[in-house]
Amino acid sequence: MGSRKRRRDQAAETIAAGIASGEELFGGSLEYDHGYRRHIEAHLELSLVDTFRQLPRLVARSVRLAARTDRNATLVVAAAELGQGLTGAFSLLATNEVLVGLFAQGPTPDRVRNALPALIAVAVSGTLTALLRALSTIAAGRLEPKVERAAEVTLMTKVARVEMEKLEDGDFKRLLQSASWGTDASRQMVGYSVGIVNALISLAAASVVLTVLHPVLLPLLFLITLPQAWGAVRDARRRYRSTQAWIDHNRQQAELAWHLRDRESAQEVRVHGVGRYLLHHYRRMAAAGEAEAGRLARAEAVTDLGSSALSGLASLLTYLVLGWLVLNGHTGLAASGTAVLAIRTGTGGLGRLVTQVQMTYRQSLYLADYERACVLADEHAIPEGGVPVERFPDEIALEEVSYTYADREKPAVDAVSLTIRRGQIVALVGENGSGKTTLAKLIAGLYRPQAGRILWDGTDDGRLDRDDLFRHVALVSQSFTEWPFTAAANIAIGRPRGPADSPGPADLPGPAAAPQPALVSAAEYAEADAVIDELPKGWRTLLDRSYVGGVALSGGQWQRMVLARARFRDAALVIADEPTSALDARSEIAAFAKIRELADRGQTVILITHRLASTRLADRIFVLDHGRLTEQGSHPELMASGGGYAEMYTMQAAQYADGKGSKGDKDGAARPAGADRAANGDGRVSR
Ligand SMILES: Nc1ncnc2c1ncn2[C@@H]1O[C@H](COP(=O)(O)OP(=O)(O)OP(=O)(O)O)[C@@H](O)[C@H]1O
Repeated sequence: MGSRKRRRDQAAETIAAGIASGEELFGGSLEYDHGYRRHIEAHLELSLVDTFRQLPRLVARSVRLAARTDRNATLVVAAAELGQGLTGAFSLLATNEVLVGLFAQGPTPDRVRNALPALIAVAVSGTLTALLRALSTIAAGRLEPKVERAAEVTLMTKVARVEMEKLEDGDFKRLLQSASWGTDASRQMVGYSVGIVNALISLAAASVVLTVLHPVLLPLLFLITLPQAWGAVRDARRRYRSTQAWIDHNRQQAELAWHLRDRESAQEVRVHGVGRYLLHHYRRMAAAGEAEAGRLARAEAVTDLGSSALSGLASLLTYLVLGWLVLNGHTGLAASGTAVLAIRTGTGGLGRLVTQVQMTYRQSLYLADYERACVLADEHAIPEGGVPVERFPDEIALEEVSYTYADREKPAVDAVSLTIRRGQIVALVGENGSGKTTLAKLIAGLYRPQAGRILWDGTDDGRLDRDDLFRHVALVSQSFTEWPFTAAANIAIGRPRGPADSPGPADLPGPAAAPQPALVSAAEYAEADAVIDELPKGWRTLLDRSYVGGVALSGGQWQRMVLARARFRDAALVIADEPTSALDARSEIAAFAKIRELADRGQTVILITHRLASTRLADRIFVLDHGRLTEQGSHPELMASGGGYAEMYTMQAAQYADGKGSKGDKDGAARPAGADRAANGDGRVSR
């Protein structure tokens, strides 16, 4: 007794120490803000009675889903499962005949001969059951991935067309995450439902046989099974609760393990001695997890003992009743043997049923989220069709355009009116958070104005065919995508081609093969060719270090790739949002010269930058402050007016001229290259 208490205290101490480690490092739990958490408690709420109440609804939902995807395969599964129930029941009844024959009066050879036809029937039904099971496995195996793929493709197709505004809505984001579990749930539900139907049918077969043998045996079947089902539900709940309670702890532990191995933290792990410190906490946390696993195992053992004892008592009672029935001539010896077999079949079926229904219920909640996400995605889809945009407009005019993000009170863009003419370089400047990126996204058609209008040659862009509108836009965004593809694909994706004209292997540039001229010239334009030349497999190098043979590019090298991507897109409107923030001084100057070139070719450029020296090349500069347009004009006009722009510009120029500029300053408040030109006042670069 004393040693048990000591063990318990020790475990409690270990657990407390592990949790304290988590508190010290992470300040508490480490909970993902993720949609899957929506239903983690769901199956805990489901009692044994609720479980059976949910049954018809759940099975019906899966059947509908499966039938929609592959009607034939669904029919085959249903028929095969039903067939197995029938052959199972038939097999039990034939077994009864075998036993009757064997237990009959007369010489043994005669009794065996009499039992032979029934024995053959048992063998035939056994074979049939096996064949039907194989058939069901094949059809369900075909059905499940199909159902999942259909659900996945439907969701992805819809989500790819959802308006950005909706996509950024926190609730929708969580719903989507949960919905993505729903696609997997759709497959699992089919599997579970097959299991449920199978369990139900074998239970029904056993019940029918028992009722035929003697009606009193039927309730006894349930008496044996219920404690087992209760034990299974209790164990599953306890394990689930423990998993949920420890999930954050395990995540903290995984974080530590990750940082101990990670390249990014390797320097501090070594030089600052962080490795020893983290390992100490890792050990404490791991020990706490092990103590919990031990507690769980002990609790499960107790439950199993209890449910087995109850079930054993019920079995004893059943066999006593069977014996009494035989002794009093209510049933034959053979029938009681069959009853034993039927009870074994039935108890297995009921046990399986309880766990399968619980799992199906939880999956069905994710499936409901999936269905809801599909409906919402449709409701907020970018409309198809509209006025075609055959040519880029001569003028884009914004009239009192406003936009407020869902979780913000103040507008990011506040009643902005401005005009952009074809072929102009337009610079958007302003402090961090002044609304430049949001305004550019509004012009690109990614957001819809909540007030005001954007007119493309007089037509409200809400009436335009949005796909057409997008076709005229190329983005060099701050948050560009580093596609985990080859260098060639990373540029070519600027103008993705449809399945009909997608590049074959011959089109794709290899290290030896000559790449598509358009790709090469886009790379040359952005000076990405020098980056690609140095890659181990040239154009075919995978740009993702997480994979074998993959390579990591620096921030500046990526920016060149992205510039090349936009050039390859060859769109009439180029939106360049901080396109040079990671470039070195020389490349930055070259990049701005290239942007100027774009305008010379007739392309319209919207340039967002903090480097005011580069805005001097803009035809028109728009200054934003807290979402409002505060100044506009050319560089000389704005300098002459002596407003906020002139002040910012002079500050940057002076900082560099004084030699106080921090070289490589990430925020770009004062950039050597741009400021050089500013300070010299003649565009020359002093280095
Ligand atoms: N997706 C978003 N959800 C909510 N608020 C946002 C979102 N994007 C931007 N904001 C907010 O809107 C305001 C304008 O942001 P925006 O990115 O347009 O400014 P910016 O001038 O481009 O800033 P920076 O110079 O830092 O890139 C800021 O207050 C920002 O915090």
